[in-house]
Amino acid sequence: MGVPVVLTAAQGTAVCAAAETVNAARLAALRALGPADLALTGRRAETLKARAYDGDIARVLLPSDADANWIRALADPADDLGHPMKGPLKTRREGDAALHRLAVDLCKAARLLPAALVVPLSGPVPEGLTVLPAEGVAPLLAAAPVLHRVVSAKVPLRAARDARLHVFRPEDGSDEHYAIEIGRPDRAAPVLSRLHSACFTGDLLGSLKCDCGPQLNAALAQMGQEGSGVLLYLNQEGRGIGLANKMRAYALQDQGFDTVEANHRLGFEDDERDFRLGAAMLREMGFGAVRLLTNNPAKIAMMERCGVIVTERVPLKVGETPQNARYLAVKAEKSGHLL
Ligand SMILES: Nc1nc2c(ncn2[C@@H]2O[C@H](COP(=O)(O)OP(=O)(O)OP(=O)(O)O)[C@@H](O)[C@H]2O)c(=O)[nH]1
Ligand SMILES: [Zn+2]
Repeated sequence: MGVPVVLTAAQGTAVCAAAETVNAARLAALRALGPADLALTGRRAETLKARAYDGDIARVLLPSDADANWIRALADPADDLGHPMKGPLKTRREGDAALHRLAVDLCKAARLLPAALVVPLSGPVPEGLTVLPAEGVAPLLAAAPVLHRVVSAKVPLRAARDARLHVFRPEDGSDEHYAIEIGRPDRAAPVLSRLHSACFTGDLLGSLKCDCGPQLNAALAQMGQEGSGVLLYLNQEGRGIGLANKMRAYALQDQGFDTVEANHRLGFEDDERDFRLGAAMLREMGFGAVRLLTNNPAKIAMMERCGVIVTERVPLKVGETPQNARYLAVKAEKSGHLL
């Protein structure tokens, strides 16, 4: 919504607002509280040639004449090529970046651009704003969400008549995730499994830019043929950056950047997904070992780290198109995907 929040910590107190949703009125109200920093990720700072003294975070000093458009242009790479000279940008070196980091993490959790205005407070906390203690919020954002299975029901599928959908709800109010259980898999044996990340464009629209839709259907079909399996449908659209940011990444790909470069220019890591979710769902359903349908070795490593044994990698090579050949090649080159 863009409503600023107050973050409190031992180091101090600050009002923070997402850069993406800042407008002239909000900016004026923030400026009235004191000088502001624009917190960006180290990734975004690299593109803007700004020094990130804190490594993962850069604290850009907001010039006194900077307006909402200037702020949004720093946060959003859409016009980087059209207006390359945004600097020179001065960044803060002294002091502590903990609240800036937390503000950026809140933006990410809201699936906004990872950039936040941060105004340290010396006076009283403005009335009417939500106050969040950093010592409570930071661990909550870093921890694996605690998930509860809320309901299960039969959903016969084209790929498998005997299918059930289980809905998992995180305690922290973030997105729900789903498990589709095919047949009645033996809990004592490794189950044929896929961790599928939501792809609105590929899964629903039949986009040719990725291989997600065919992978989803092929995984369900294989589980249907074998008579058992579990497909985890994780609502981590765009490798965890949300659909709006994924479409920003697509727009950058139209400018010539690849899928990894586009994420970095937006200020994100290549992959912002949390696969601990998948491990937690499998455990809750009673599975300790999987035969994992994937081409992504990072998924296997994450599962093993989360205590789920991967007895076998089952390749899932479907859906290559002329439009996604480059995307798949970049995933193989830069993300270690197996071909
Ligand atoms: N940020 C971003 N996300 C993308 C892009 N193309 C596809 N995605 C997302 O990437 C994810 C693909 O997920 P998966 O198919 O589960 O994973 P994978 O890492 O490719 O590994 P596999 O198991 O081999 O398929 C989905 O969340 C898509 O929305 C892109 O260009 N940029
Ligand atoms: Zn996709």
